[in-house]
Amino acid sequence: MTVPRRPGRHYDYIDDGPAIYTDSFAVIRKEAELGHLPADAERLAVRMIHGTGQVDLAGDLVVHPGLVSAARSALRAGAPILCDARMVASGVTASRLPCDNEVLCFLGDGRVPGLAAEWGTTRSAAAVSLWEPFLEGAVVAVGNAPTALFHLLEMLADGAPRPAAIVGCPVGFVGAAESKQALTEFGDRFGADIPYVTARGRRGGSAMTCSALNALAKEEE
Ligand SMILES: C/C1=C2N=C(/C=C3N=C(/C(C)=C4\N[C@@](C)([C@@H]5N=C1[C@](C)(CCC(=O)O)[C@H]5CC(=O)O)[C@@](C)(CC(=O)O)[C@@H]4CCC(=O)O)[C@@](C)(CC(=O)O)[C@@H]\3CCC(=O)O)C(C)(C)[C@@H]/2CCC(=O)O
Repeated sequence: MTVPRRPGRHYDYIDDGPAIYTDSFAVIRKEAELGHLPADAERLAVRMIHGTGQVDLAGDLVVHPGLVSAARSALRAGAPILCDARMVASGVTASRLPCDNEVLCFLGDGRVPGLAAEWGTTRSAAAVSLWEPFLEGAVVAVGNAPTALFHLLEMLADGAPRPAAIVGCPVGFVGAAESKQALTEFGDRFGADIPYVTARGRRGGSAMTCSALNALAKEEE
């Protein structure tokens, strides 16, 4: 087996992992305007900005006042995390989870292609249907597919068990902004007050969603 070769130092950069995080969080706190968010959501917002590199994301964040406490209590009680994409599930840092919580994604389940074809929808949306037995009290995370968030809201409107908290940050140009708007209006429209965090507009994505989950999983940075 070849021995890895450590290259010469030709550039001046920080390569101490914890120091990189500390410095980044300090920059974000200096530059971001977070005053409109619930006080207990400050670390959540900092981490979401950190995961995307976009300080102005702060202005698009919408955090339900009960989100942080609801998600943390659920995770401490052992709730599973249900993810729309494997990228989201893979980004959850296991060592931050308080109860060795299950992190589940059903996109690869054998039933999904058939359901999607039968219903004429995306695989992402069909996979969300398989969440139903796990939904009660779960923390759910949609970080990629707008259709997954719409499908979840439709299931909840039809009386599916309620999750403890929703991280709803799908990304893109078709349906992303609309699905997140629907999330913010769900409580008023269907009389169900489910805590959520979202980012208005097109921005979202797996990385942003993992950052949110990792912030909710552990209080300390
Ligand atoms: C329309 C879709 C969009 N995908 C986006 C961005 C990214 N998707 C990646 C990957 C690898 C995956 N996307 C799928 C979820 C796939 N993407 C879709 C769908 C066609 C429909 C979703 C929807 O509109 O709601 C969806 C397939 C489906 O039938 O559900 C994925 C399952 C496709 C596949 O590989 O089979 C796959 C997820 C894999 C996983 O489990 O993790 C990207 C990495 C693509 C890339 O850049 O190469 C990227 C990741 C973005 C992220 O941060 O998560 C959009 C932008 C969300 C787009 C929907 C909106 C739009 O186009 O306007």
